[in-house]
Amino acid sequence: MAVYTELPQSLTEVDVIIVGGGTAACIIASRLSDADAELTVLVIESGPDNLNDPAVVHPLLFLSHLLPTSKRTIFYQGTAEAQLGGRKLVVPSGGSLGGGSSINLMMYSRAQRSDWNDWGPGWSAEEMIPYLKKLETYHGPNSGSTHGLEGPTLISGGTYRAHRSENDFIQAANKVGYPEIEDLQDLDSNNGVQRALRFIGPDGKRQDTAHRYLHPRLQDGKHPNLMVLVESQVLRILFQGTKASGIEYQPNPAFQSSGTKKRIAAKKMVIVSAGALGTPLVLEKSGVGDPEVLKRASVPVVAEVPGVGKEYQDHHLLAYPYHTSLDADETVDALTGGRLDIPELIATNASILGWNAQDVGAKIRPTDAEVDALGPDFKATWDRDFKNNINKPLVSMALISGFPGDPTGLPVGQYISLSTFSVYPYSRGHIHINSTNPSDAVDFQTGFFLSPIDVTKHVWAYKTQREIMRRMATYRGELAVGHPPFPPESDAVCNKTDGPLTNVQNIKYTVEDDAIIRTWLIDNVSTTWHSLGTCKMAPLAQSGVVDSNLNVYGVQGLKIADMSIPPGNIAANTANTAFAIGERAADIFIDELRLGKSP
Ligand SMILES: Cc1cc2nc3c(=O)[nH]c(=O)nc-3n(C[C@H](O)[C@H](O)[C@H](O)COP(=O)(O)OP(=O)(O)OC[C@H]3O[C@@H](n4cnc5c(N)ncnc54)[C@H](O)[C@@H]3O)c2cc1C
Repeated sequence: MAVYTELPQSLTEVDVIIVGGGTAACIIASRLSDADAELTVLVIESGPDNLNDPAVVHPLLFLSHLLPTSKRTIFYQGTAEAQLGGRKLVVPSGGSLGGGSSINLMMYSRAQRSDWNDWGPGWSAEEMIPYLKKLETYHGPNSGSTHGLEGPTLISGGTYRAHRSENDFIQAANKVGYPEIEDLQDLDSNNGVQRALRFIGPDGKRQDTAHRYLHPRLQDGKHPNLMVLVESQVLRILFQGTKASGIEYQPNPAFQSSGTKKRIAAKKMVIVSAGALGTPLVLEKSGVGDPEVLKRASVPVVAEVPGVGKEYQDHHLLAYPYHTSLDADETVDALTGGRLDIPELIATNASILGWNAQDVGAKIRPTDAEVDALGPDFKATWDRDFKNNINKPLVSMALISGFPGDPTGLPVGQYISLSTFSVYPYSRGHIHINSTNPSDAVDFQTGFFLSPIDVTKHVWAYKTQREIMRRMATYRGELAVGHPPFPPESDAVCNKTDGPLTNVQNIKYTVEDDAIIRTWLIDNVSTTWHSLGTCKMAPLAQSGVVDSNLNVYGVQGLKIADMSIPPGNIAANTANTAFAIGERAADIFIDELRLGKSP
């Protein structure tokens, strides 16, 4: 079936409607349409189609999706946050077919065993491993264990690596106490670094769920039951009493000249999969949420579910740039600086196109001495939540081959950066509607750093990453604009060097230096694009929104399946978990619709 921008007038009802055509949604739609040729499935996506778009297909072009002009990204605008000095953060999220999987940075990282074991019945690590295997064909090391060998998503190193900095970083991390681990994504390994694998096939193409699941079925002539409507915003779910009966939508004015609101009925099920920032907004506009929020937006209550939009989480990101002795073909600075001919790269199918510029990933924990040095409050938290749970890292890192942002104004050069994010933040934010108008501002607070413990984690992360980088042979000093402004007399002051450091000793930070780091962190923390937890799977009384079969409390025929459901955070970039949610959710729905098993 084709991808529509406007549905045929004759189509007034289907069996299943999926709200949002993102990462999890493309998997669910595909598996449902396989399970029963008679079951009609309609996906409604607010953004455009993505079929064969070079900016999607070629991994190297991922940065284009972060530009404010991107039409494939939704930029959720936050409100001023006092704990961040009044800053208003913007959190980008997937905004086309394939959702986040079509625009993300393609790092392959999986939740830890203990993360899954904290979820509801049916979602433990042992129960999820079949789905983790089902989604992938794994081309990395240690392929026999928890990895799959026959799934649609190809996981490999892609077609390009900057071997010198990769090896250099790994030997430096080893010196600081973090060994190379062959497979850090086996659910059990921890406290080391890994040569990165990615959602990139051995042929260098991005592995988004639209291209790996949905498009092949739309084109094979065997799935007339699968329909996709793009460039159309779902405004609300319709109910007959408390049973979901369809949806109301309108053409997205960003892509189509304004059209009228339309409705389509769902005979069997409505599945909301609009992402952790989109899903709670759809629910609230439909009358499912906290009565106070609904009242403020003049929405009649269908079901009182106070947890909707409530426990927003992300991973707090800081990335630190360094001068290097690397060559131009070992970083992406020539690309971001506009010095590469992209059409020429595409015309020649250059191998660098199959690179995401992140060659090493890490999951790390502090030593006992480092925990003690972070003070009694941090130590009490560590002893309670981490010390005996050796499966849980404190921080994740990725080596970025280039300056991590807009390089305008920087001297032309080759930079390298280390990104750090804390994987189990204690801070929580929220996202709610102010009105039912999709173009009105929303009430969005990230909550980043509301917990001072989350700031302390990043003080440790800052010092640790810097000690690793100072031990790299290609290190040539800190790029000062991306570091705390230490005074000249401080041991920590940023310096540019002519060669590698020798006989490297750890920097000694003063109390004043620590205060400078904390202030700098607060002024610079930003999103890791790992939004989750806004409609969590938990009992209603614990701010839960769905049960373990993904039923929304208080209504019937309404499901949620995306990154809004995780009840707790995960020590990983979040795409793999979104894929696994899609696979698991599809099986739940197939069982419930009595369609037999998906192939
Ligand atoms: C810039 C960026 C970089 C990232 N990098 C990585 C990485 O390197 N590795 C990794 O593992 N993870 C990464 N992630 C995170 C990962 O991609 C996401 O966690 C995951 O894709 C979320 O999947 P989802 O199914 O929950 O939602 P999404 O994939 O975001 O899908 C939601 C879809 O719903 C649509 N939608 C929203 N509202 C409506 C509405 N009202 N009507 C119709 N449609 C609607 C959206 O347009 C979107 O397509 C990154 C994310 C981003 C944004």
